[in-house]
Amino acid sequence: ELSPAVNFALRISFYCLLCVVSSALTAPVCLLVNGGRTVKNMRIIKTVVKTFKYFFGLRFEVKGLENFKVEGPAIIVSNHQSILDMMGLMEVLPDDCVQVGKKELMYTGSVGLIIYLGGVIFINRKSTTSAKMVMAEVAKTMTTENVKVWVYPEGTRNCTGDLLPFKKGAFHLAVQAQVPVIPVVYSSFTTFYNPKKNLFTSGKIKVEVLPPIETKGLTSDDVSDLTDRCFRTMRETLFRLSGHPSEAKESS
Ligand SMILES: CCCCCCCC/C=C\CCCCCCCC(=O)SCCNC(=O)CCNC(=O)[C@H](O)C(C)(C)COP(=O)(O)OP(=O)(O)OC[C@H]1O[C@@H](n2cnc3c(N)ncnc32)[C@H](O)[C@@H]1OP(=O)(O)O
Ligand SMILES: CCCCCCCCCCCCCC(=O)OC[C@@H](O)COP(=O)(O)O
Repeated sequence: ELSPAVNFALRISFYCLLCVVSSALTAPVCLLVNGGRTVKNMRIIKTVVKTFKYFFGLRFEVKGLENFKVEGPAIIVSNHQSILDMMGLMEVLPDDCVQVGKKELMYTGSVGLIIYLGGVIFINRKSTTSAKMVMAEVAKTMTTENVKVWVYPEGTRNCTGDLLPFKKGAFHLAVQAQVPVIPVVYSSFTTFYNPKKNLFTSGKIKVEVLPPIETKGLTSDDVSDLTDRCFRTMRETLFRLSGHPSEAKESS
């Protein structure tokens, strides 16, 4: 019998190794098929990553996929719990959707390469000014290139079973481009994954894609309200999906 700490370390190491090896194998395929950095590579990446769940006994129960079917671009916002989220992301990711990620991800070897090839937009979280400039650029190109953008508005991983306060970048982006915000909520991982308790077992993750929130006619003055509204809806959904109905009641 392995100690829980060793067992946890082995499972996480295996996950990272799986990511590194699959990225190294998938990168040449992306280059051969699509020739370079493009969101089209995400279709290939998605196909590979969607097999990972079987190695860890994870199951996804997805609802509301029809809410992704909006004409044209949109901002998708979701909660961010762990590096494991990448599997949940690929499980539901619509076509032609790029993600916003921290620039440090570029320096993770083959994983950085695959993320680059997939068209991920890198931001420097330590510099609000440069991050805002990148996001403003994205607001322009998402309309011309007709892509959706996936942002984790908490801005960092958070495995507490609750949401961190939202950063406003995603909502500024939506208002600037006048495109809808589509919230996606993943149930809490705490019952099967907790690094502090060396817990990483099999488990079920409920995913819900919520109805789009329109931003037509909103201005930068409305960004705070839009952020709050989105936060409250997502928090209620998180508690409901994770089976904490009392907390959901408290926050409403
Ligand atoms: C084949 C096998 C492969 C296996 C391997 C795997 C491959 C997988 C492939 C692909 C998967 C890719 C997965 C990627 C995942 C990445 C996850 C991450 O990295 S998450 C971290 C980074 N993401 C974010 O941080 C986003 C969200 N952040 C923001 O949007 C922030 O708002 C940001 C950075 C722009 C600024 O952050 P602030 O910390 O300064 O905080 P604030 O409160 O939001 O802003 C400060 C002030 O600036 C204004 N502001 C913000 N944005 C503005 C804007 N665009 N225009 C005008 N004002 C703006 C705000 O309103 C606020 O002002 P007032 O307090 O309201 O007065
Ligand atoms: C040197 C090789 C290391 C390779 C490790 C591969 C691990 C797989 C990583 C999958 C990409 C998932 C992206 C992700 O979840 O990034 C974390 C950031 O969102 C938030 O950063 P943070 O919580 O603020 O540190």
